[in-house]
Amino acid sequence: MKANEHIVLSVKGVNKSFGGLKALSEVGLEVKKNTVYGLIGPNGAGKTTFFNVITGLYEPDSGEFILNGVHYQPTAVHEVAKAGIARTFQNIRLFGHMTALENVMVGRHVRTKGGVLGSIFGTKAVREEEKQIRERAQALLDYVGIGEYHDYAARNLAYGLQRRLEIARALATDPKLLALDEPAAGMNSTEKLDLTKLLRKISADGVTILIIEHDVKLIMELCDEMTVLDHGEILAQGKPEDVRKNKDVIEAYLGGGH
Ligand SMILES: Nc1ncnc2c1ncn2[C@@H]1O[C@H](COP(=O)(O)OP(=O)(O)OP(=O)(O)O)[C@@H](O)[C@H]1O
Repeated sequence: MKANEHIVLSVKGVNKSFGGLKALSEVGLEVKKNTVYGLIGPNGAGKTTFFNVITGLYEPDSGEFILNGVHYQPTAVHEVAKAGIARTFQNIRLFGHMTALENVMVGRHVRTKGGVLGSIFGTKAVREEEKQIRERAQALLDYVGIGEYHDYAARNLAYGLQRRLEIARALATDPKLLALDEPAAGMNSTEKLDLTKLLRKISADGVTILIIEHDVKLIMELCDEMTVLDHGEILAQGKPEDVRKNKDVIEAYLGGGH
């Protein structure tokens, strides 16, 4: 195996039921380093449930989870963040009244050492750490292309910029894997194209991406590999050019005419 085919995330045999409803049935996937991996499927297919399971929001009935070769138990959101997965949500979850810069600084605190006493007494070490966090947050805003808006309240940013801010905040935790739940929702085609470029840059720079998206065209163009879910089961898996030709996907999901 080539070095760049190193597996960042390996998930096997995930089952999750809600009462009598089987939301995920034996779902698994492998995401290679420096790639973008897509997860698509019709409404209710189980995409968000899968994200919620791998990021510690929902407890699975079964499943095996390996991040960078190390088993992890997705039992709590902060543990998953520490293990190295950051995520964004379908509905934007920024601190609306805080500035763009402050939103990213909050994301960064998952990696800091200062501690509560340090914050209270404002020790020199803590002040130095705050300065570094601020500089790093600004660098991340610049990286996602919204550096000039650092002092805007998050809620006053245009929608597409808020999506970028969410990504900057997630990157602040130095994740190995960035999990994005419909980051292009509500974007126009120019914004989608810009987002695609940003996501390619992020993955090339070493943060592997797993993305849920409804826009099939965007996923087909952006992703190196993908999984199609339907009714909680894997309908197809592989490279977009192969998935595109898959008979089950064409019939059950994309529609015969496409
Ligand atoms: N907390 C929950 N309690 C009960 N049922 C749930 C819960 N979360 C999800 N479900 C159900 O599990 C199934 C999969 O839902 P999920 O939200 O994962 O689908 P999805 O593919 O993300 O859909 P969408 O594209 O609409 O976001 C659906 O039938 C949904 O109603």
